[in-house]
Amino acid sequence: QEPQVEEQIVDAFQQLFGKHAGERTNHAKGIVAEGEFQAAQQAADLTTAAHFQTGTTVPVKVRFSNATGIPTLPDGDPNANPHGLAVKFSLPDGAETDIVINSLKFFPVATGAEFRDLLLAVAASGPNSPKPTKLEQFVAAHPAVAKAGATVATPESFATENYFGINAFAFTNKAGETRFIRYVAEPLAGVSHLAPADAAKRAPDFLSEDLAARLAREPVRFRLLAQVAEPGDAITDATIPWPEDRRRVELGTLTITKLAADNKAAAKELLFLPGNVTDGIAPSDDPLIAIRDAAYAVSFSRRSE
Ligand code: HEM
Repeated sequence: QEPQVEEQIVDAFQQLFGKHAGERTNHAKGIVAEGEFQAAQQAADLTTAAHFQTGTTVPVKVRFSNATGIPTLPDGDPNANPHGLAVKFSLPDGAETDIVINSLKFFPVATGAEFRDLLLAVAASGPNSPKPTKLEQFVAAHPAVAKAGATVATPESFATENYFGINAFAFTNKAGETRFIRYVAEPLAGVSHLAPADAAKRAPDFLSEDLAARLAREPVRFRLLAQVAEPGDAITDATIPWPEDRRRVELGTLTITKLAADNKAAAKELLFLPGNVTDGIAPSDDPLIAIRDAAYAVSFSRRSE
């Protein structure tokens, strides 16, 4: 029997990056921190979700990360892009809800099967592979791969990066009106990236060291926004960005105050799932949300063995 696509994806990550006991099969290197989220006034116009109601402040756990399943990848390596931001909100009723976003503005592929095929093409394309390589063929057939890749660069700091939700979610408000949104997190410190030559010279852990140093001085803040779709915008294809001028509604402010005390233990027990939503929010029919949930669960069960 054929393994499920999510198993094939996690197998492909392990083929590409090796097996590292106890580590995530993607976004393996990261740092966990804590703080709170304060809802903005306008958020409740879009959704009844508990953490987005006016006057509400809830505790959060966040994890910043590098791409790839290599836990020792230097932070300035180009393969560490996209960087990730995962947020777990603790809701007043004791439940939790997550957002899992990254620095790509849109995704290279639209489905789980395509993502698996992209990973397999990378794995099959070494410096001595016959030309055109499998990867070159895949990239030629999927123009979003190169375009999406061109949207990322190494940030100066985890605190000076924009993070994009990419996948659409349905927000429903008190009046029963539903709109599709994509999350964006904007750093209050401003966006700042490094030139590739500068990134290559930085210390291997410069991003986590920078975060620790910043938090020792002051909190790190992000404005969480919802980019609101208009009729005709792509809801089920994460390779298509929405126009820049779409309305952005402020959902609130993420204030990160300190690193998690036992960072290794915190990273191990945390499982962030894009589909872990709460009342007032629902996944759209973007197929990436379901395949991500499934693949993250497979990855979690392997790293928990
Ligand atoms: C087919 C699409 C995707 C697949 C198969 C995939 C797969 C994975 C896997 C297996 C993990 C490790 C999970 C764990 O062990 O807990 C992971 C982590 C992560 N992914 Fe994805 N991913 C996909 C798309 C995306 C997208 C679109 C984003 C952002 C918009 C994203 C952001 C992240 C982040 C931030 C993490 C780290 C979460 C953490 O800190 O625990 N991924 N991904």
